[in-house]
Amino acid sequence: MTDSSEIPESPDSTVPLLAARGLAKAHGPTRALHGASVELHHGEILAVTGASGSGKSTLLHCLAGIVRPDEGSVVYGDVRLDRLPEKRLSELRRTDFGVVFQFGQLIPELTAVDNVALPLLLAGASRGEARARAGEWLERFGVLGQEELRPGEMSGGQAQRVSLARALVTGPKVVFADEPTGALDSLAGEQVMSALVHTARESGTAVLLITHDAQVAAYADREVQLRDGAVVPLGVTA
Ligand SMILES: Nc1ncnc2c1ncn2[C@@H]1O[C@H](COP(=O)(O)OP(=O)(O)OP(=O)(O)O)[C@@H](O)[C@H]1O
Repeated sequence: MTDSSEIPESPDSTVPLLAARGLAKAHGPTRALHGASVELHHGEILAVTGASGSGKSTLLHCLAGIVRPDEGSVVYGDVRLDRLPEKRLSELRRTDFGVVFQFGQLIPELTAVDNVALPLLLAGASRGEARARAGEWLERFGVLGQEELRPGEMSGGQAQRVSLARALVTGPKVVFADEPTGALDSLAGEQVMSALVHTARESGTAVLLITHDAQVAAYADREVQLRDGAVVPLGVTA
């Protein structure tokens, strides 16, 4: 497989990996983001917290190039994501970004190993190579002996660890995780977070983590808080 990433392996640590400046985004009459700015650095684990409806998911979608902001910029390395043509944007999302949502969004008809192999197949790997690497990643996430189960046959925590393996298997520079433990009990949530943080640190992957759980946010290097669509300094309550 070729790595078409435009981001250097030995980054200048003073330049953010991903930076959003002055983002605004409305969904019809609702202003989801209103002047939101945030930076994610190479290898950093950043928690984005805030009340329900404060704009966390919309911010993640803009940063991940899933949604284009109405105003402001999203810069990845030196690439303006918000201006990138759709074809290049989807290529870049495939090579450089991984995503995990609250409900893992695994393909229900595929086994765990085939779910994890899928991004590798899309990137041009052979079926044998993709399944072998998927198996290794499932092992790293402690999903042993369950490779041939379908998502409906697993616990929520196991399915979420399969989702993490799928998000990380291609070696992304950034993983976007939107409430990855939101549907799990606290023990399964801790297992998912330890697996994510351990693997991200090992591979130098940056993580943008959305959560409203303080225990989950505590896994991050840094936390920013959203209020009414903008980032507010932590500790400001008025
Ligand atoms: N597709 C959409 N259509 C209409 N309104 C939307 C859409 N997506 C988000 N919104 C609205 O935009 C605002 C911000 O939503 P967003 O999901 O970004 O917030 P959030 O902080 O992630 O919320 P939660 O913690 O509840 O998931 C909310 O008022 C929400 O109802």
